[in-house]
Amino acid sequence: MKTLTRSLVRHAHAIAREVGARVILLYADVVENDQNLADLIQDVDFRVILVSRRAGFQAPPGWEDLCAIVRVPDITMTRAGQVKVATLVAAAENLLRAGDRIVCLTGIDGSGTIDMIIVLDLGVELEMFGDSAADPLPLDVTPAVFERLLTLASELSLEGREGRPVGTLFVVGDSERVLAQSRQLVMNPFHGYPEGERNILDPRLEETIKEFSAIDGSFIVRGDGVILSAGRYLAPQAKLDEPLPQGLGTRHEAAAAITVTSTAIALCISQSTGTISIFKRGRLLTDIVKPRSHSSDGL
Ligand SMILES: Nc1ncnc2c1ncn2[C@@H]1O[C@H](COP(=O)(O)OP(=O)(O)OP(=O)(O)O)[C@@H](O)[C@H]1O
Repeated sequence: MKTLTRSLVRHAHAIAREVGARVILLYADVVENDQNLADLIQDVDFRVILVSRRAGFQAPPGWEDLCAIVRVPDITMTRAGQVKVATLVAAAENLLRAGDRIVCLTGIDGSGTIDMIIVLDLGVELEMFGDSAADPLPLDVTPAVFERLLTLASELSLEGREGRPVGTLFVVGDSERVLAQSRQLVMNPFHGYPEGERNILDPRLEETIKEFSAIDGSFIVRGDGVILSAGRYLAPQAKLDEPLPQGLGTRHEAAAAITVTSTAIALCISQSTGTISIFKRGRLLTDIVKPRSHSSDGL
């Protein structure tokens, strides 16, 4: 195994102990094989969250007790994006909570080299953890639904539709209140279908959702994943306490505002930049910047 990787891992352990970290987040896909991964976990000798894009990924045999697994969308992201998404998913699954300090080890997929250590204080870097009394997700939204939306949003941001960038909005949770503050821009394409046929957790629906992302307006998703509507115009009666960062227009404004007057979470994909912005309680929790090209893996 590469010297740099070994050295960073050893130091990560020391740093984690010194700064009182609760867990080390390790990007497993960077490491080439199970044996190398097992060696690394042995070196880390700490509670580990293994992060992987691979379906069915498991901890190396013998290390299952020390490791939790977090699956992240199988798409190229910047390193910062990788860390943000992994942290969000881990929080949604209650593996992390407000106030936690975590040490993240990451690098370029398949390179065999871990080349970056990041220490994160949840609550300082990620607004999601800003209010320690609150759950990261609305109570009616299941972690699986949130993860699926993150994956769909990430794929739409990276791939667009037929070569063209796509912008859209997903609002999940507290759906009755969200519906009451919105109206159809076009006929609801999901109207009349049985609930079992319009759940975002069903992989067969992926193409349909991507197709309808071209429709103006937003998707309204119930916390259990059932899509209630697409093509919905949000008209929340709320003002934001803080102005949004510059450059964010009416789509982002509506996304943020609907989370003031409901407990929903909004995921907004910008057509102009591809950035995914996630809003809760009227605030930008985090944004995930689109990598510059499919092959790049910038910071
Ligand atoms: N209140 C709203 N509810 C649902 N969709 C909206 C709302 N306001 C705007 N949109 C959608 O957002 C699209 C883009 O609007 P605008 O450029 O002002 O937003 P933006 O926040 O700058 O987003 P982008 O970064 O994607 O351009 C509109 O064409 C419309 O489809």
